[in-house]
Amino acid sequence: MGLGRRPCFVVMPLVNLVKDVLFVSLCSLIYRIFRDRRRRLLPLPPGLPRWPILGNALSMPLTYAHVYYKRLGNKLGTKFIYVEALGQPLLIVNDYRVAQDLLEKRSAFYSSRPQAPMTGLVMGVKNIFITMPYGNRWRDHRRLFQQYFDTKYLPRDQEKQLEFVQKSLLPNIFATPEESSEHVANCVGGIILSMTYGLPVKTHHDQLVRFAEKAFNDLSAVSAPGKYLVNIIPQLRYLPDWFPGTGFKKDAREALDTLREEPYQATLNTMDEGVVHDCFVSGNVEKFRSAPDFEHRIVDVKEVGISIFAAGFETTTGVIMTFILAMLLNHDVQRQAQSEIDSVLGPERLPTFSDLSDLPYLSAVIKEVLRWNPIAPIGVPHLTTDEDVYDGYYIPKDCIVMSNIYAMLHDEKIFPDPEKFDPGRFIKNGDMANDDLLNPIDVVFGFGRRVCPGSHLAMSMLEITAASILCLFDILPALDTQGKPIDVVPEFMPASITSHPLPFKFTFSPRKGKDVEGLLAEYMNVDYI
Ligand code: HEM
Repeated sequence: MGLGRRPCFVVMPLVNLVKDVLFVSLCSLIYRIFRDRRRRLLPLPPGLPRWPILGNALSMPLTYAHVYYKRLGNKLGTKFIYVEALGQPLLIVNDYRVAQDLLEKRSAFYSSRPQAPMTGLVMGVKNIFITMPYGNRWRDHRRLFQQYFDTKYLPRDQEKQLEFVQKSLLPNIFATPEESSEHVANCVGGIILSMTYGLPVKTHHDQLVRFAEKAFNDLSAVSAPGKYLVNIIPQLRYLPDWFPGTGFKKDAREALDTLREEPYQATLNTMDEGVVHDCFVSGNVEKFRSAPDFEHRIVDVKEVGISIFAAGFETTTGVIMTFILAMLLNHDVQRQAQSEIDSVLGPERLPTFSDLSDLPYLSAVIKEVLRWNPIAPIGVPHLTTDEDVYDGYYIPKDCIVMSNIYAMLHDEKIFPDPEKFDPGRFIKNGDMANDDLLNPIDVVFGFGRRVCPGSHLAMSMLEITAASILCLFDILPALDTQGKPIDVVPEFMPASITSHPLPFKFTFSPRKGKDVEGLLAEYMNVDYI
């Protein structure tokens, strides 16, 4: 009897298992049929007609893409536009609410990054976390950054920022105003390298700042689609370095390797000598010193180290140069900001961070600078890791999503006469804060899980730099050979991820009625910070 029943015990679970498998397979098949039907039935978001294979490749702009897509969105009457280039889908989001809906509320699958062949695959820049695909590696890097630069440590970093502005930027502008763009770069680059590596930075023409600046300028250049054939034919990356015409791989990698290794080693050396200042690298070396996976952790520390310069330098210098340009073109605004600064500080001292909350007009000026020429006008591209449906439209997996920050901040319905520089739009009925208006600070730093983690550092650098410059100097037109002021027409970089002002003529002049030399006396002649 017992023996007779035995096969039943064996067979029944098997039958149940087969039934379960069949049921799951059937469900999955039905799901796929419906999903594929949905895909076929739902339209792609609005866009221009596409050619077979090429898609919209021929009509995609290589310059001022943000302006083109803003106009196209207006023409098509849509807040988001779909284009395709050689099979690669792209979604351009022109509206703040849509960006929030997709990149923030659905951030679980809108948070990866596309990989540019030259920078990502050939040069290994996929290890710079601003360009990394979404995943554990990116998460580790971002955590490392956020733990050291948490907003609760901002006063530590502000101390460094103030030191660089007072000992490097202001005395340099006073001494050689004609080199002011370089002084801005040395100050911002110096702050970032000092926060990261804690090494002494020269107050004037620091070599490491210049090297890093050049390396990352080259990097931006090699990412441009037309610069290297490998960006159009990715297979070229497999050609060995000795193959004629592929020397670019070696040059590009070497600059990056130097930047990853040398300042890191220099910091270790100073730590051994016991003289290192608190910085990202020393803080993390101390933290992981006795960790069993020390070597692995240190690779991440080095890579995050260069990511900080890559992400923070060009953006912050670009906004400061935009501020200078805006002040040059809008003398009344400059005067009003200066008189606010004078009324709070009096003639006898320089601004500090505790003054900033008493300078609401200056705060409106900075918001307008960020709005007028957003430094990353079409954001940093995100990539979808799953398909989606939004507002009745189908959005494919592996679709590049660009947030058109420029279109959001130049929307005529929110910011009338958007090309006009007018800090007054952030002031309501004499009250300095107009909270009803979209705040550019909520837009220019991007969205969702990839939102800029250095925004608090950037804002404090911008505010203290702007207040300090206006406290001591007038920003004036340069004069031509006949002594006439040179007119400046604002122009911005046409084909780059950042929208720097193109070089323009201007000069700084010490303000009348202020003892500028006396105010700077204690900060002059400092060689290193
Ligand atoms: C005014 C100056 C700055 C602007 C306008 C700016 C803007 C941005 C934007 C738009 C993104 C991409 C966000 C997205 O994908 O949606 C970004 C990413 C990033 N920013 Fe900034 N940024 C500035 C300064 C800085 C500074 C000073 C640092 C560091 C000290 C920094 C570190 C980063 C990093 C590490 C990322 C990559 C985040 C990720 O991919 O997870 N940024 N920034």
